[in-house]
Amino acid sequence: MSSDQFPQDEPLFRRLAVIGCGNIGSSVVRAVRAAGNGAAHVAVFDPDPEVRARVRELGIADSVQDSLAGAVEGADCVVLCSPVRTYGAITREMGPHLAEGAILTDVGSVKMAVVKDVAPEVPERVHFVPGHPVAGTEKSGPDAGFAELFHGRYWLLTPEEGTDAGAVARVEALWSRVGAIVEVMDAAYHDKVLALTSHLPHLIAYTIVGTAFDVEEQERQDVIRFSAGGFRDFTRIAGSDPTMWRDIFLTNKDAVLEMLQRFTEDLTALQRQIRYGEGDKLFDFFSRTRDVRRRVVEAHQEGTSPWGPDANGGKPASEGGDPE
Ligand SMILES: NC(=O)c1ccc[n+]([C@@H]2O[C@H](COP(=O)([O-])OP(=O)(O)OC[C@H]3O[C@@H](n4cnc5c(N)ncnc54)[C@H](O)[C@@H]3O)[C@@H](O)[C@H]2O)c1
Ligand SMILES: O=C(O)C(=O)C[C@]1(C(=O)O)C=C[C@@H](O)C=C1
Repeated sequence: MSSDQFPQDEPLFRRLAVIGCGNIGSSVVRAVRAAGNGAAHVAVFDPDPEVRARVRELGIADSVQDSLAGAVEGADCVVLCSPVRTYGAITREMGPHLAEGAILTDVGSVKMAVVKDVAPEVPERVHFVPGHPVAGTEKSGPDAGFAELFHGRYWLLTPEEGTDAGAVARVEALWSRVGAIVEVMDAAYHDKVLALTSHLPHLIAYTIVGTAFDVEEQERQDVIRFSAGGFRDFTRIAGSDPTMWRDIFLTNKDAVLEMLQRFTEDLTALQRQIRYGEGDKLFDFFSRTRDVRRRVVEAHQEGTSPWGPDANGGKPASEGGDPE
């Protein structure tokens, strides 16, 4: 948990550069500016000219730069907010332009692969503090972001051993100023937990919606027409950004495949119970999952997790996580 020991009436950074200004990048920009004491100047770069034009139109940043170098020049903090497989190349390109003592952080949903790609590209004079806000939506682009996205949500940091403690403290302070609950953890552990709580559920949603899409034309139309709550909820998740999720599955491959193996075994067990009419076993299993649901809902109300470290992303009821 973060303890922000920096003066509250001063911005933590002189210039914060946000690289990639879609859903999460624009939420970071909005949240830092709304906080007032995060950064004196928030500069944005996105390689997509339409995104840059839209960010200018929205007026959410202090400046929108037409080049990566222009955005990071003079920045004392840089936040990578693009799809995770772009981070290595971005860091290589901007490396020579980064200031002495600058802090580089990111919002990527996977941490081991990001560390592997980025760390070798980070100049000696720069501190790298990998991070991940466990908050988001299925939407993309600068219009999708909002300043309150991180309120009460976990922001996980996974610095390597030996990372400058002052740099980690500054990143912790920044994200607590936008309302997040900051925790430091091991990158491999992060990837394992998130594989189960975020990546596997997305894969299952993609599969269910994909299966429905592959049925006969008439049935497909009826699936959409009569889509009941369960299916509709899955379509929200399966409507998530294809680039972002392709990158997550390709970069968190080992942890996702491990969790998928466990899931497949559990699914096969359920399949057998249905086939052989083992109602008691089905009932016991569903009772246990119902109990997990109850504990997750309680955890939201109390701000704690049923499993210790927040296993459900701390999603508040108000943000569509839990209808109760
Ligand atoms: N959406 C979520 O729920 C969520 C939550 C937490 C973390 N994340 C992470 O945040 C990152 C961004 O996700 P998003 O939902 O904002 O996606 P998004 O598609 O809304 O935005 C991504 C932006 O990155 C830009 N971009 C692409 N290639 C780039 C490059 N080489 N250099 C700079 N910018 C580039 C795109 O033009 C786009 O504007 C991903 O790494 C994702 O894993 C997403
Ligand atoms: O709520 C959603 O739509 C999300 O998918 C957000 C979600 C998640 O799985 O909880 C997705 C990916 C992130 O890395 C963090 C948060």
